[in-house]
Amino acid sequence: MSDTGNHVAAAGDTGRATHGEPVPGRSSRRRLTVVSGPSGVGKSSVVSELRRLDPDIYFSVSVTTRAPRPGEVDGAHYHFIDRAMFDRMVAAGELLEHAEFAGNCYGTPRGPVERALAEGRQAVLEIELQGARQVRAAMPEARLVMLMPPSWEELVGRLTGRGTEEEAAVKARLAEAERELAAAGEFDVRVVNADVRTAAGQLLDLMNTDFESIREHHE
Ligand SMILES: Nc1ncnc2c1ncn2[C@@H]1O[C@H](COP(=O)(O)OP(=O)(O)OP(=O)(O)O)[C@@H](O)[C@H]1O
Ligand SMILES: Nc1nc2c(ncn2[C@@H]2O[C@H](COP(=O)(O)O)[C@@H](O)[C@H]2O)c(=O)[nH]1
Repeated sequence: MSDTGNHVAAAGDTGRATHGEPVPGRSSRRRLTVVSGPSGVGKSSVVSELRRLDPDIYFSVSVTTRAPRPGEVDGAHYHFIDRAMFDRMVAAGELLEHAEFAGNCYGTPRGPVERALAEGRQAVLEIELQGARQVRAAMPEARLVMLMPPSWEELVGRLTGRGTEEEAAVKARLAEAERELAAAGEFDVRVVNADVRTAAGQLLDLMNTDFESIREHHE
């Protein structure tokens, strides 16, 4: 797997682990945003618009055991790896979080995210619910955003309309979607994706807001 991260420029709140890697401190972890939400809600679409709006943000590239879809590029959309490699990365502590979702494994490579945060950049993870919960436990300062569909019918329409999964996989993803939507209250903020550009703009505004004040406001 290639390393997609940039190299280290130590920040004031950065500690150092035993292997010389930077460890993000509390204030840099506030620059970490998790974008979650049910499969098909439009996370990739919104995140890609966010990338256009602010090219300085670091967008994590996950590892996955899922087969590439037509048009997906290794190292850009995902690092496509086999199960043995995935298990090795988990065992070596190389993943910030990881989960099995609808029959495939996914995880966030730790190093590139930690380096981006240490460099003072905002970082975004586009991940499912179990991973979001792991990030919350490991980095409580991170902001957790759930992207919501305008309605259940619209979600089903988007997922089936995308045409990337067989019927059984769509069913499995919709079963996960019910669980994910039931957990919406665990997130700091919920953003409805009725329109990609509007949702991306709202996400960017949230990322540029002092999040502690939002959290207090919502508690
Ligand atoms: N606001 C929107 N209005 C209409 N269609 C949308 C909107 N946002 C995304 N879509 C469409 O919905 C489908 C699913 O979007 P996308 O692949 O971005 O979802 P996702 O949440 O990243 O899915 P997954 O978690 O399965 O990877 C795509 O065909 C996309 O073009
Ligand atoms: N916990 C994690 N979830 C991830 C990661 N990368 C992607 N995902 C989520 O998995 C599902 C399915 O993705 P798909 O590309 O197969 O449609 C979706 O919710 C993604 O956001 C990750 O590193 N960790």
